[in-house]
Amino acid sequence: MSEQPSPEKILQTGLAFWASKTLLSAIEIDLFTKLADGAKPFDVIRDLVGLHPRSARDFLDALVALGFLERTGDLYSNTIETNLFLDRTKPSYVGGILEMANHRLYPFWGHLTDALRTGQPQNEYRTGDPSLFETLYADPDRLKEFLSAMTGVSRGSNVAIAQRFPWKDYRTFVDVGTAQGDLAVQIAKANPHLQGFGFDLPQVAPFFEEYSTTSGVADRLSFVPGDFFQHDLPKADVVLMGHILHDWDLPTKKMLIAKAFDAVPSGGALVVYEALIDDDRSKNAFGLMMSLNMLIETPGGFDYTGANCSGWMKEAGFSQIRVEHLVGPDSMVIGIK
Ligand SMILES: C[S@@+](CC[C@H](N)C(=O)[O-])C[C@H]1O[C@@H](n2cnc3c(N)ncnc32)[C@H](O)[C@@H]1O
Repeated sequence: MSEQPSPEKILQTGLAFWASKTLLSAIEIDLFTKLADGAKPFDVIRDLVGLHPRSARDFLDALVALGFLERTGDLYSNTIETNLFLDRTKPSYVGGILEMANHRLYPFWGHLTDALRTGQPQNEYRTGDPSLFETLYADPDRLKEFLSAMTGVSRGSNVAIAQRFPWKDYRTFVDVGTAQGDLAVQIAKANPHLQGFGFDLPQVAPFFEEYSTTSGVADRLSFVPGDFFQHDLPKADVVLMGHILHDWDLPTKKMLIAKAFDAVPSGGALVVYEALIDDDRSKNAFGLMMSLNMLIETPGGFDYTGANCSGWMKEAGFSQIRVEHLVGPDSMVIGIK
């Protein structure tokens, strides 16, 4: 007997923003950080994070029901996951991307329908600001939030690339658009024979340097300031681009791949990674919605399939091109010169 159709999935997805915003607000008021030193009674938490009596019980119990807090009697505590990943004092904190989601993406996505109709970004562009990166880079607090958000979202794939790429065949690498430098740090930690460069806009330098120093690999990593629209990429055996190509239109994507080709020696490699869309464009919902996020955040950016990227890399001269899954929605495309 076939199952009766149910509206459950439709309703759950349609109202998924309730759960999303409940979690984002808990991060915004630092709830998980304040509970990191142990369980606390309801009254203490209410005062600690400044909740109105009308909201407090429903908010905390909603977080219990969603699986982000535990409650025993009147005591609330973090779960193992929220204690590890949402206490901002721990190096394992991944909330940077969620802080950015709360401040930027949540309000911007409210204008998705406008973006779908007009093809126009819905971030600061709406008020006439020239570019995502210029806006971020004008404000050190926003820049820091953005750079650490990138670390949070990229960490799993960075570790996978550090472990799985055949690094023993190479001696140097450059991570283009390195942000805080987590990919470079993970590669350097897992491969003590390598020297690496992080290439990014000059304003990123202090954040990269602080991060590589606290990670204990600063002796093998250096920051190269530059603008990939104006400058060649630093020469290295392997060029990496994580979440770079999806920010830009097709001519820029191809220009960056061509610059990577010029930067590596014969036998050198380009590694591109993102939430690559599956070739059938029907399974990787995260990758497809990431592309909608690029519609909202950039004038020409879009995500793409492994087959798309392989084609552009072949056109630039790379061969032995292969696509490998990393973690979650992410995959990498590797090409050899
Ligand atoms: C989406 S982030 C990706 C960060 C990191 N690769 C990751 O995957 O987590 C894009 C990066 O490209 C850098 N970027 C943007 N425009 C650039 C330019 N013209 N030249 C060099 N880097 C640039 C930004 O500063 C930012 O660090």
